[in-house]
Amino acid sequence: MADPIIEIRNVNIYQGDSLVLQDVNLTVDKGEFVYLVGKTGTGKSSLLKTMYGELILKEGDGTVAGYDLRKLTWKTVPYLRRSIGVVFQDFQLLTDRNVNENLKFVLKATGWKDEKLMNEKIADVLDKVGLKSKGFKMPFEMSGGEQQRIDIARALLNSPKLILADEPTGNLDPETSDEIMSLLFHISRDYGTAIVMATHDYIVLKKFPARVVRTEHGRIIDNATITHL
Ligand SMILES: Nc1ncnc2c1ncn2[C@@H]1O[C@H](COP(=O)(O)OP(=O)(O)OP(=O)(O)O)[C@@H](O)[C@H]1O
Repeated sequence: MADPIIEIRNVNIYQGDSLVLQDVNLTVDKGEFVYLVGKTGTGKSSLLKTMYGELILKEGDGTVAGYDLRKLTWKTVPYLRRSIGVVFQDFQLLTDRNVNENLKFVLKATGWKDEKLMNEKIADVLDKVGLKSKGFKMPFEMSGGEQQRIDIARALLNSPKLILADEPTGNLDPETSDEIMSLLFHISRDYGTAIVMATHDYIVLKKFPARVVRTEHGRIIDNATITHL
């Protein structure tokens, strides 16, 4: 039986006073991989932001990773964020500290205290993204693809059941993009992590097929066929 990690019903999404998406209905099952496509400005990021609690849900109902989006408060948003991983296009690593320190910063911010357990967890996520030996590198010493892997490692720190990725291959060359996609598919398949990924990259969609949801004319079209972006 289907077991949703995201369930959104009759949702209207606003940016300020403007209605960006209306009557959004979307169910994503545990372990599923879903692309979110659509022209620029059609609301992909706004939908993701609603799912990780950056945009407040005012109309409709939604549950993400067991959290009721209508009942989120400034106190509960951090708990939602801990149970999902978020990956961005521009990596968002702290530039003044090395990889290990970047990852430890997140662990401490999410309540971890034991030094040994933190170091083990950091070694574990770096291993998962294929960068075991890079913990002492500074972000500026790493390629774009490596920095994106670190961003994914960071998203994995709290063993999320869901990763929300906003154009994670947007800044990468085609070959590095393929490597990142292989990594995301591997994470989804081997750890049962559901992934919702916004993208403009038609080539990625063709090479790594999965369910496609499109934002268009203020609505979403589920199970869209990929004829255009
Ligand atoms: N912080 C904001 N304040 C006001 N309006 C915003 C804000 N962020 C986005 N918007 C508007 O909301 C609409 C949807 O933007 P959104 O970023 O969700 O689209 P998108 O599909 O993710 O675009 P892109 O592919 O360019 O990232 C756009 O009209 C945009 O101008």
